[in-house]
Amino acid sequence: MVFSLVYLLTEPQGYGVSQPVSQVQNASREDADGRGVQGALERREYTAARRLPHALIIGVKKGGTRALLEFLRLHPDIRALGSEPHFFDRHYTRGLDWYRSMMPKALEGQVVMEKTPRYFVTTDTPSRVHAMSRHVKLIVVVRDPVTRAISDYTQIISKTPHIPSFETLAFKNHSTAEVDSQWSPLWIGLYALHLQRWLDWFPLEQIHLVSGERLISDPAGELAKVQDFLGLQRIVTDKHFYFNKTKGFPCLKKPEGSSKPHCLGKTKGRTHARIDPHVLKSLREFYRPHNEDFYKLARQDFGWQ
Ligand SMILES: Nc1ncnc2c1ncn2[C@@H]1O[C@H](COP(=O)(O)OS(=O)(=O)O)[C@@H](OP(=O)(O)O)[C@H]1O
Repeated sequence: MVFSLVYLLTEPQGYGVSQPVSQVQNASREDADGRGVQGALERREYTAARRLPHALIIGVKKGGTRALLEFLRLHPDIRALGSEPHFFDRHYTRGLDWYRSMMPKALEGQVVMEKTPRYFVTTDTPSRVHAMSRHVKLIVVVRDPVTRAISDYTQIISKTPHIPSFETLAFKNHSTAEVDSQWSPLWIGLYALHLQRWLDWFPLEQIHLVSGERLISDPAGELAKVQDFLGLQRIVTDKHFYFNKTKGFPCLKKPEGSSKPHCLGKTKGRTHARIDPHVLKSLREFYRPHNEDFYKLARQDFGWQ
């Protein structure tokens, strides 16, 4: 819908581009109503073009990144790529023109986004993202690393059913309960380690951390903070969500381009593998100091026990 309109735009602002579409739409309406906006605005015609992203959801895997992206897509000032392009971690040699060609078309003033959760944990990604733009806004959805690891394992086992048990993979030595922190589902949860690599390139103010737990218990509250961080009007609000008891998660009343309610697919919100309480206790002890380091770096406490 937005692409067919001629917008009345002011001088560039925000992302070094133009006025957000939502504000411009309001301005156009006021103008049509004859309330004198026209004199204050410069008339220009803009066409949609593919642009490099202004914001990235960089992680974490199984944190709730798909839910966040789908919720943000309701915003008229956001244009988001549906799939994960894996540009900075896998396809970097294809170059920025290839990356740009993957993006949805956007008007000036719209925020272009993509999500690839692996970016958060891949060593070369922060410097590569910085080389693309040192102003890019970064979003990380974090979730209790123990629950995240079980979610990760549940996904792995759904694709490769005959792998060893969670317990076997999580410990180097069962009798001493020595944790194998190199095992990917556990290593991804060492958030302080990964965040520090991003902080070597970007200030904390440019990295917004979303609580994966609150994204489920209060999606509108988390979305309000993300919209503020992106410099957008709070358009996605509690009016957009309902709690689906069968799914056990918040779902959208009316997703983009549809009038029917919509929940995320069955790969989101899987029943987790059952893990022995002693194993959970060992893992919580293992993560405690790492979580404390992460809270210090992030300057906020996520309350994981
Ligand atoms: N609204 C809503 N609906 C469904 N699922 C939700 C929602 N909000 C957050 N989540 C949680 O998202 C978890 C999957 O995270 P990701 O989307 O980041 O996974 S992935 O890395 O892209 O595979 C997924 O993890 P599991 O529950 O372990 O499947 C969910 O807990």
